[in-house]
Amino acid sequence: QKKKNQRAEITQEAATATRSARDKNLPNIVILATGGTIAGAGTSSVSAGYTAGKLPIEDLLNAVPEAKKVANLDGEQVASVGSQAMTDSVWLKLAKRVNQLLERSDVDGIVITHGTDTQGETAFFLDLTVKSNKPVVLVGAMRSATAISADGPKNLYDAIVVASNKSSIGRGVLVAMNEEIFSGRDVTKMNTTSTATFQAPNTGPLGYIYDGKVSWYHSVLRKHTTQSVFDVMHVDELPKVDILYGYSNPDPTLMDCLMNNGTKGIIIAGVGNGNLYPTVEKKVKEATAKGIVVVRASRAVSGRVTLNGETDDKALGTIVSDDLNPEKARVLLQLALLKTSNPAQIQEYFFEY
Ligand SMILES: NC(=O)C[C@H](N)C(=O)O
Repeated sequence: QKKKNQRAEITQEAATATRSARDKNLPNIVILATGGTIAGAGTSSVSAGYTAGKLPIEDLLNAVPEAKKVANLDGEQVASVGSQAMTDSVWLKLAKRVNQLLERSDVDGIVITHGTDTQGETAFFLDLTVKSNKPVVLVGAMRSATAISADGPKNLYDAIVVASNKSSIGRGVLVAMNEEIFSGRDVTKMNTTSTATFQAPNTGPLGYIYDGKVSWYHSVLRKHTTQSVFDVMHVDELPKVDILYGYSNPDPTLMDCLMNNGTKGIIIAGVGNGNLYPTVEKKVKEATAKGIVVVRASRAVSGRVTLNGETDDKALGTIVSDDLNPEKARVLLQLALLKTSNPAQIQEYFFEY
């Protein structure tokens, strides 16, 4: 029955899809649209106010007629949300659809239009769950489609260039924006409003897009896509993992709230090298004793969280996120918990992925 439903969903998507004329010399790229500011519309081209996820995929593609010279384009609307409203269920739907499409010999790559607020998390989720070497490129915009100097059309064109380029094969899931290409693992939103919002604080961009050409400078060494053990093709729900922010003089009872509400894993966005306030530390020990997996990450925007620095992980039963920020660590822990709740095994994942 589940399989049947999945198939029905896909036929429905195909019915709403757009399709450009075929040129057999061009690669075939499918655009999956999820909403975001790139599909945002406002009442004025000069005021800041707009609603994300308003315009359908057809409108986004119509704004870049040049893209049809780069690739044969098909479009599907997977969701229409601001990415602040992104859900596990859209992540799962995306991962399944991407995997189904990339299995086909007539699909060469995928571009996903997505809001920027949580794009880094979706990109990492797909980096760990897509089972193909073919390029998957996420893209967004910081100015709505109706704004003066909207950045969406240029970003979308560039993302299609990256997805169409054979040199993008095998690099994991990518984010292309503002003429830069990032690994989905490392990219994060660093500025609330700037068009140069995406950065990878620990690694920098992998490459650049300029004048319709792609140039690479770095490659990704951590496991992803075809080397990943995480498979969500038959998963309908992800384990509940929450993040607790660290600051001076926090209220430790926030930990009780998480422990009493079915949370299977907790990411602590600790201070410095993932350090914990003493009363929170006590609660963390209680949580790990109950079998909740607790990962120490950091609210600092760059660097690694290391085992047994100032914090005694052995005594607390905690593990560390390595150089993943709290929201990326949450993605990996959700996937890890599908396989095991053994902290030692999960720690290995955090050193591998
Ligand atoms: N620039 C953006 O896309 C922000 C928007 N709130 C979103 O994430 O959907």
